[in-house]
Amino acid sequence: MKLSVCIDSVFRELGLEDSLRKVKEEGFRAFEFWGWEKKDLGLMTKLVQELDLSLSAFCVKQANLTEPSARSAYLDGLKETLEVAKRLQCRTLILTVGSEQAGVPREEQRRSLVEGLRASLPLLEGTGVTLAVEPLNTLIDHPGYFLSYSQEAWDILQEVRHPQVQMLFDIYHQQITEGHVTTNLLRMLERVGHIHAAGNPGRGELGEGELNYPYIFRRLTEAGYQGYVGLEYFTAGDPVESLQRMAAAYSEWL
Ligand SMILES: O=C(O)C(=O)CO
Repeated sequence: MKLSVCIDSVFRELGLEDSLRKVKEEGFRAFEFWGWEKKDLGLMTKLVQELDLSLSAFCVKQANLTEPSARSAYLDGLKETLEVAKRLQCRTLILTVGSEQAGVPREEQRRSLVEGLRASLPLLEGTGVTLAVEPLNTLIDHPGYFLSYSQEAWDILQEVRHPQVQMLFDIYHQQITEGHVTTNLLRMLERVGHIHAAGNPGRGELGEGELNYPYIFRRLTEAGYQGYVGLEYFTAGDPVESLQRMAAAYSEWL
């Protein structure tokens, strides 16, 4: 397993260039970010080459897969995002599925989501890019979001059954939603395409709060997880000092 730094959460006040230079200076080899629409992609491409960094993941254009009428907008956004992924040589796209529709049976929304994922397959095939479908917590950060339990995400992925559609297991979100994070994560590992990490409560740096990350990372390593764990946390302090603490505490996984 390898760490990646989410520049949009860790560096809230720093521009793209400074953020990427700090990621490199503090010893990390990979980074990720959220939306691509407002990023300077030319500058990012140049810096990725100059600094020899890997881009581990970024988000598909926001869409609502729970609504059949929104599907073509989702697929158009996916097409555009795949072009960006090719340009930046990124192999994982984070997919948030949208909100629960009031007054529509949950089963219908779930069907729309499964169909939307199936409709993504012709676009994904041959690209080498994996979609990582992300359950989020609805208790604190994302009230009204459709998908929160990892088991439900797993069941949906089992229906889609394609190696390029996987789960993003966010340890912070899943600790809030369901707990048992190590057990669930290891049980679902064969369908986990990306992982996010933050302290809980508070979504601060790793080591703050109740989650024992050295233990979780050791278990992931023993289980042979080869993918990225994105540091997707917020810090009220100096982000560079915070990253230095992360690099020192988890040097084995830089
Ligand atoms: O929006 C969030 O909270 C996320 O975790 C995105 O990856």
